[in-house]
Amino acid sequence: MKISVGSTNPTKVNAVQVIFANATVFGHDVDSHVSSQPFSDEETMVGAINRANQCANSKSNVFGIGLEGGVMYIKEQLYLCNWGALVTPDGKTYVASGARVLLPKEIEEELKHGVELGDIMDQYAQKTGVSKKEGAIGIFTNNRLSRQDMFEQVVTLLKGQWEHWEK
Ligand SMILES: O=P(O)(O)OP(=O)(O)OP(=O)(O)OC[C@H]1O[C@@H](n2cnc3c(O)ncnc32)[C@H](O)[C@@H]1O
Ligand SMILES: [Mg+2]
Repeated sequence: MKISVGSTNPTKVNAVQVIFANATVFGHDVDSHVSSQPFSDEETMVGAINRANQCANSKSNVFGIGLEGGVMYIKEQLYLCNWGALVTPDGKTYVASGARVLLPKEIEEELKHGVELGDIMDQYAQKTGVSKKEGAIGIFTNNRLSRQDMFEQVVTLLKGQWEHWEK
């Protein structure tokens, strides 16, 4: 089984490799065709599907997986959200979302001014490369769930649905 992941972010590529341990997994950057900082569940989900489709179409007999991070409102509160999509070589699509955590108001304000969450988190945590390491979810959960752990859960949901319907 060959899987193309639509990103070179190690938290995403490693999550797929952990869950599909026997597969050949490779990551390459593709365009999500949504904002670099998605601002709703729908936009984040569409970004994941767009990435997965391009990966599945890039070569024959390859599965595509897209993982996308974003933020979304419930009432007046902003949450971190993540979506994943798996597209099979014959074009079937499975989607799943990840765990959410509330983002503080100060982060919401900066996001509204157009700064990407990855950059805000580095500043907030006084670290570099948070989005490629523990992620916002790690910072706001006292490192009990890292960004890779969260993506592993999303990929597990994708794999399980694919197994349920096709195996
Ligand atoms: O190279 P790609 O795959 O695009 O990886 P990315 O880190 O940019 O991740 P996304 O595009 O999926 O996420 C959209 C934006 O939200 C940021 N982001 C999402 N989840 C995050 C998290 O848990 N921690 C830090 N930044 C996060 C990310 O850095 C981007 O600015
Ligand atoms: Mg990005």
